Amino acid sequence: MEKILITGKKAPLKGSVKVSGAKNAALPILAASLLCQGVSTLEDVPPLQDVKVMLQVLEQLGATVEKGDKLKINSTKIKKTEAPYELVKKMRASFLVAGPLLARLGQATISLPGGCAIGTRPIDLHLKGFEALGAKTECGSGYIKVWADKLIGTNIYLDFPSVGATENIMMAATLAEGKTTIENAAAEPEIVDLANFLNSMGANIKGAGTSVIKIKGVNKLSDCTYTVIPDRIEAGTYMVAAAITGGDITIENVIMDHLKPVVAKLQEAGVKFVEGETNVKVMAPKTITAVDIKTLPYPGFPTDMQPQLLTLMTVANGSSVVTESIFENRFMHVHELHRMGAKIRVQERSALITGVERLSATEVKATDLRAGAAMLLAGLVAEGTTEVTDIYHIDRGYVGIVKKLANMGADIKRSQ
Ligand SMILES: CC(=O)N[C@H]1[C@@H](OP(=O)(O)OP(=O)(O)OC[C@H]2O[C@@H](n3ccc(=O)[nH]c3=O)[C@H](O)[C@@H]2O)O[C@H](CO)[C@@H](O)[C@@H]1O
Ligand SMILES: C=C(OP(=O)(O)O)C(=O)O
Repeated sequence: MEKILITGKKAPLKGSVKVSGAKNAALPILAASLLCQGVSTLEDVPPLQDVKVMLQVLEQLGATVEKGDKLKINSTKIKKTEAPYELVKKMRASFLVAGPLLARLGQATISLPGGCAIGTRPIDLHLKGFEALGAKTECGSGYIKVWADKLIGTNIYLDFPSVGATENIMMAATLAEGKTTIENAAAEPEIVDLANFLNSMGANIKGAGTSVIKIKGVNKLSDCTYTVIPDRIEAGTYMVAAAITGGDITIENVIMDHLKPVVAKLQEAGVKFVEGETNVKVMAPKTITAVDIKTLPYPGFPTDMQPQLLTLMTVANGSSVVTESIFENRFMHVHELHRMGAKIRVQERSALITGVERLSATEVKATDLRAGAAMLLAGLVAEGTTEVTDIYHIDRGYVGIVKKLANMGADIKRSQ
C-alpha cells in the first residue's frame, strides 16, 4: 500500500503554490451537468479521485465525457436512472445525481451512501425537499427510489442548512413547474458556484449565498461553458502548512472572500497576510498563539478546516478548545496526533488542546480526507520521519499535494 513519508523540522516552507479547482464545487456541478440537454464545457475541474468517480457515475447513466484541457459532458441522451452501490460507496457526493435525475427523467434509484468516518450523514433533508416538490420516496434493499410525474415549486424550510440537501433541492427545482423557495439554505461559496453554473445553462436562481434561495422553474437547460472556483479548503490547508513550519509562502488562485473565517482565526494565532488580486502572501509568526475554534455553517468556520487548525494548535503557545458542531465524529485525527505526542483531551464535541514544544514522528493513518491532510501538517513539524498510511483518502481531495509541498521545500515523498 502506498504511503507518504515526511521528515519534519527541516526548513520553513518558502515559495509559492497554486490552488486547484474546488472539489466540493466541481462534484455538484458535474452532477448538475445531467440537467443539460447539450454539452457542459467545464474548466478547472480538479483531477481528483472523487471527480473520477463522479465521471464514472455520469457515464454509467448515459452521459458522454470528453477529457482534455476542458472537460466536456454531453448529457443529451441520458436514459438510465440508477446509481449502483459500487460507485456510490466510493463517494457520498454521488447522491447528488438524485435531484438532477428526478428533474430530468422523473425518477432516480440511488444506493444509500452509508455512514463514514466523520459521522452517519443521513439524507433525510434531501428526501424531505424532494417530497415537498411532489416526489414520492421509497427506501429498501439499500437503495432509495424517488419519482414524480411532475415536480411543482413550493416553499421548503430546511431544519439545518445542509450543503448537499440545498444543492440537491436546488437542482431538482430548476425544472419544476413554478417557483421554489428554499429557506434556511446553506450559503457556502460552493452553493453559489453551483447556482452560477445552473444559471449559465438557463436556470433562474436568485439568492444563492444567502439563507433564502429562490428558483423559478424553466423548461430546459442547455449548452454552457463554466469555470469552477478555486478550492478554499486546499488554500486554507496551505495557509496552515506555512503557519506550522514558520514559513513564508505565496498562494496563487485564491478568492480571499471565501476564506474569511479561516484567515480571521489564523490572524488571531499571529499569522500575517498580504492580499493580492488572486493571490495571498502568508507569513508565519515565530510562535503560534493558541486560539479557540468552533465549526459552523458558512460564513462560520468550516468543518473541513477543523483537523488542520486543530493540528496547528497542538504546537501553539497555550491551550485551546476546538468545538466540532457539524459532524458528530470528526475527531479521528486526535487519536493519531496522540501517537505523535500531542496533548489533547476530547470531551463530547470539544477537543481541549495543550500546545507542546514538539511532535515526534511515527506511523499514522489518514482516517479521512482532512484528517489525512492534518497528518501531513503534523509530519512537517515532527522530529523524524512520519509515515502516513491510507493515503487514498488524501487523494480524494488534494491535487498533487506531495509535489506542491515538496516544491516549497518540504522533505516529503510517496513510497510503496
Ligand atoms: C461533497 C461536499 O460538498 N461535501 C461537503 C458537504 O457535505 P454534506 O453536503 O454531506 O454536508 P451537510 O451540510 O449536508 O451536512 C451537515 C450536517 O447535516 C447533517 N444532515 C445533512 C443532510 C441531511 O439530510 N440530514 C442531516 O442530518 C449531516 O449529518 C451533518 O451533520 O458539506 C459539509 C459541511 O460543510 C462538508 O464538510 C463536506 O466537505
Ligand atoms: C468531508 C468532505 O468531503 P465529502 O463530503 O465528499 O466526504 C471534505 O471535503 O472534507
